[in-house]
Amino acid sequence: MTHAIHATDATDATGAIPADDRPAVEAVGLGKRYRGDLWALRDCDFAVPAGRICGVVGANGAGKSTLLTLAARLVAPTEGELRVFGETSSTPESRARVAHLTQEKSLYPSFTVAETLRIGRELNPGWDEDAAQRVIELGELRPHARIGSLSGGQRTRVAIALTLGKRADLLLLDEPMADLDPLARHELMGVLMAEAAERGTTILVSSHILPELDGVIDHLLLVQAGRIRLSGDLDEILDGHQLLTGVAEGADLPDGIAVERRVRGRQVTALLRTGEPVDGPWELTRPSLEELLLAYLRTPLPPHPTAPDREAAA
Ligand SMILES: Nc1ncnc2c1ncn2[C@@H]1O[C@H](COP(=O)(O)OP(=O)(O)OP(=O)(O)O)[C@@H](O)[C@H]1O
Repeated sequence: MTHAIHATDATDATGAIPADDRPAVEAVGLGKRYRGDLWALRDCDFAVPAGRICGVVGANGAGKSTLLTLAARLVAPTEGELRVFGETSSTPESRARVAHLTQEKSLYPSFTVAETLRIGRELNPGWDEDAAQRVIELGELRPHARIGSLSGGQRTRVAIALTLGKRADLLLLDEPMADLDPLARHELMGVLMAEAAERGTTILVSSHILPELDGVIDHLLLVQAGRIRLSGDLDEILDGHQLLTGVAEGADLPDGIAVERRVRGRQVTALLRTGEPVDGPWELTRPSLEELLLAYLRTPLPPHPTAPDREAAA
């Protein structure tokens, strides 16, 4: 039941995509296999337009970190391409346009906060001290505190300050908010949204905290079992679904368009993959982002075939 909604790209009169309108990130037949037979990603096609805040959502092991790592050029695709601002490989110039915040948030424990920012300043020609300092000051971190003495959430804040200070055009944020308290998450989500709005920065942010993405992201990639199950403009995806509720008995549910259906007593709830009117005694509403994602996450795709099975089947 693979279903993908793809973003459309702007083209000029000749059909060519002008350089400035190229997607920030575009996957074409993308696949990544680690050692052995495990395909972490396979057959992925999607485009994220520049300037979007794109939520990368999926269960543990779905392939989200792999996707961000490929975009950061830390690993190479096994098959297909992942274009970043139209480039298929990395150069010093293209690397300067991308900042990657990993789940490990690698920082030197013996350095102080101030020393860590100084390294950021020295390594990045376009360094924005104000942006980095703002994040540090909002968390009331002492400049002379050693990284090793900070809490997990405070270290995350330093890593986010480094990421924003780089003034990159593409931010790849892997679970950036996981160990932050609710106030800090809210504040830092606001900082990221302002960054995207003011500078047109493209942000790919993976998260398991679905309510927090609501109102923040305007583009979605749902990764399931190494495949892209949903991709595109968030409003278009939500408009293309309806949440159905009603009494289970005496009426047939529409066939073939239910992503998921759940019956509790006499009450039925289903997520439908259509924005069109549906006949029957049902109440139909637009799903929230969380309702949409939970329904998809509860109906996982089967694991991706391993390479030998797939080749045998071909
Ligand atoms: N360096 C690696 N070597 C071998 N296998 C790997 C490596 N990194 C990831 N994998 C495997 O690839 C698959 C996808 O992993 P990935 O980390 O991309 O998932 P994820 O969606 O980010 O998961 P999580 O939400 O738990 O962080 C998993 O089965 C994982 O075990």
